[in-house]
Amino acid sequence: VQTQCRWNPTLLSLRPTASCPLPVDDGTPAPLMASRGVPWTHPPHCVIANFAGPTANGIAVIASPETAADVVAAVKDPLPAWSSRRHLARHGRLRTETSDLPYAVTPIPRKGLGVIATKRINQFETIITSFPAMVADNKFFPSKQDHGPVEGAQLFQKALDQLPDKERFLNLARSKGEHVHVVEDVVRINAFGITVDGREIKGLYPEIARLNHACGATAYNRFTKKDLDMSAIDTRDIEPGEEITISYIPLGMPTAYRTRALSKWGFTCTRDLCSAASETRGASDQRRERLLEVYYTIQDESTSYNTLVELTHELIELVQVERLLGKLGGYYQALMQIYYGIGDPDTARKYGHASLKFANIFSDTDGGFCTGLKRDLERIDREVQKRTR
Ligand SMILES: C[S@@+](CC[C@H](N)C(=O)[O-])C[C@H]1O[C@@H](n2cnc3c(N)ncnc32)[C@H](O)[C@@H]1O
Repeated sequence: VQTQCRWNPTLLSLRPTASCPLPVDDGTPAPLMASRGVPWTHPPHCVIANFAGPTANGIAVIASPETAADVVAAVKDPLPAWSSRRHLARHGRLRTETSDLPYAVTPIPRKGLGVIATKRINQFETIITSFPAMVADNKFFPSKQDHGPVEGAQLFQKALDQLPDKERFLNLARSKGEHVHVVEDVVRINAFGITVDGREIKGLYPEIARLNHACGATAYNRFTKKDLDMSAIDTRDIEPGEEITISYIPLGMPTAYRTRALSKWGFTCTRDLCSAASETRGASDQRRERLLEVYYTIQDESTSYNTLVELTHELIELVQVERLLGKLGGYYQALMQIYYGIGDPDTARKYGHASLKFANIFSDTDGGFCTGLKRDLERIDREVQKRTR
């Protein structure tokens, strides 16, 4: 659509500090600009997209002009990931041939559809990379009434109508009860919360949306802001025939919390941990409650050094026994900061590098967490080197 659009996407990259492009038409009186769709340089302009290209699935954005500008910054031309899916494939993050896929979408008893491995998948492999079909700002949901005179339902319907393949969207899972607007229902059941430039929005990733939940999930989902993609990363080796699952809720929580949090989707988890004998589940709950307690205690400034060392080891052991690999990067980073704070840069460095190893697998490598971690680690590395000279 580049030739048909009147806005200039290169303006976005010329302003790295602005979260959205500023109007170029400085002569336009402010009130008029506001009514014409600031921060865009021109009023909305309908174009006929060329759906034959590699981004044929399209993306519908339901957002304020500012959020839309942030999202467009991620999908603007020329963006290698969107304009050439081979780019991602080369980086091992996207398979282009259907025959390459190591999984199949298939009916799973009592769960609707789900994703089954058709080949062996190694630990830490990227299984699926998906781009959003729809991105929606929370405040425009039809069931929320705080979006002013514009009807959220109309916006959601319009967004759906503009997608080239509505069925791909409408075939996704729905809630069982009576529910609001159909588009809102599909988004609520299938979308992930994502953060783009500090804004909390929902992103719907049709391929990832076929993954069912398990409290002891086989995969972890990673959002990459730069390309707006979502990937499922394998946390352990998976054999052909095994179901690939992710966790819909924060990792590491005890049973009672998990049951409450999952009620939003209208099912109770019956997998692995949740179907285990009550003693096994009870022991796991105790470890998870202890994990939360230890995590808060080590961050308490009044904790003594000796207690800290003991608790640190206990924390890592608990995370490993509970197989919460997707959280290891965050825990190791907390330990790095704690040890640095108490004047032990050698230990801080050790945990910092352990954190980076997991962050490179499970986190957005250009995101705030990895960037901050690398910066802290460089400082600690320099300090350790200076001391050893
Ligand atoms: C994001 S969709 C997952 C894919 C869905 N099964 C499908 O057919 O497209 C979420 C819905 O799948 C079902 N689901 C996911 N995990 C489940 C589980 N562990 N047990 C039962 N149902 C599950 C629930 O109906 C849930 O609302």
